Amino acid sequence: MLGLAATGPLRIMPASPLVWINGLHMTDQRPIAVLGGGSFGTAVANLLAENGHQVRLWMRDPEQAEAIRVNRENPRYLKGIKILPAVEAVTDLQATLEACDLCFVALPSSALRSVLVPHAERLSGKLLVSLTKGIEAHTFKLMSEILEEIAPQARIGVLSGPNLAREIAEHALTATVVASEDEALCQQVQEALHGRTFRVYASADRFGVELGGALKNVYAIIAGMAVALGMGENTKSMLITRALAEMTRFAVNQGANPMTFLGLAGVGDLIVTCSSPKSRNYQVGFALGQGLSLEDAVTRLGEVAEGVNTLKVLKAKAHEAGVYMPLVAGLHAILFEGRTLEQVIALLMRGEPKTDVDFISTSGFN
Ligand SMILES: NC(=O)c1ccc[n+]([C@@H]2O[C@H](COP(=O)([O-])OP(=O)(O)OC[C@H]3O[C@@H](n4cnc5c(N)ncnc54)[C@H](O)[C@@H]3O)[C@@H](O)[C@H]2O)c1
Ligand SMILES: O=P(O)(O)OC[C@H](O)CO
Repeated sequence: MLGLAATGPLRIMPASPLVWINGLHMTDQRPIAVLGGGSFGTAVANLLAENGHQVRLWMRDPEQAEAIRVNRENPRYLKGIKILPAVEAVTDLQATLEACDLCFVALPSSALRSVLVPHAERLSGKLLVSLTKGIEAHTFKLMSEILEEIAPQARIGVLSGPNLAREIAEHALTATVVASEDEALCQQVQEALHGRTFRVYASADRFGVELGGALKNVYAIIAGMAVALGMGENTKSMLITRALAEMTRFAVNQGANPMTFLGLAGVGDLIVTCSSPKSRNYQVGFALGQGLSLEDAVTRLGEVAEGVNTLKVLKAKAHEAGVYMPLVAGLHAILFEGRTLEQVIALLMRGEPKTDVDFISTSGFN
């Protein structure tokens, strides 16, 4: 058990066997859990281990866990990256939750609720930080809202930003945002993850940070398509900028702070995901642009591309809320309404002229 010494803000000193929690001086360090053994969960587990933490990387597949234990590599999701000894691949979720207070959740959005509901009681009092960038179908809930619903007694945060898993694992200099109304949680996550190649900024706007991470995936599909079709630099720039306008307009309608979209979790993540062939959403778009069906594009990828599901729910929500989202409507028309790309492009370009930056009304026009 942990020993106590003083009082003060919640704190973990990285790379040390000593822990300060609420200023209480602990004599032992509890491991940190990462739930989800895909590329992002694995990359984050390694970052924590580099900072001196013991990590339980929970995954559902015993063969995958055994492969990590034996080869110290996650060949399906992060081939070629050495997994540090402090990362223990485990398959017992109950034991993992019992052992850890701080839990990063890196499950696909389609699985998060079903994986965690059976363990709801065990989540009480934990610090739960969602790394998942998706929206639940039917409820339109963000992942941290689902966590809050499942575990009302837990402390909740999200981590989001321009964070390609492979680049993080290869130590490309990277920044991210931890967002929560709980300042002490933000501080603890910063201290756990902040390192030589990884900077963690804090934000109190959980909703805006999380929404940005989910929405940008849709536009990355469009950007990948544009590249496969050989479109020029003007086109790519127009797409990214109008995507930012569109997602911000939606966010404002939903009550988010538009300023958050100017930060790492907004425009930062939009830029990386819309410009990098390493993004899975971009890859799906690229395959579509090459003429593959959606089903074939997703199968060829073999990994999570959250943008496909987000597109479906976002189109419906934008319609319901009366928010003008022509790029979302256009992609939806191509993927689910049998429109051709040419038809949609013609419609988008011939649409009535608009004012720039309309979502914050600074154009000077009424
Ligand atoms: N990969 C990245 O660069 C990156 C960066 C930031 C955020 N994210 C987000 O992290 C989340 C996870 O993405 P990823 O890239 O790690 O995915 P991935 O495709 O690399 O791996 C998905 C993982 O989820 C597991 N999984 C699927 N269904 C499951 C279930 N029902 N129960 C338990 N495990 C299940 C798979 O076995 C696999 O280990 C996504 O929401 C993604 O948007 C990913
Ligand atoms: O590979 P993607 O498209 O899921 O994007 C990964 C991250 O969200 C980029 O920040």
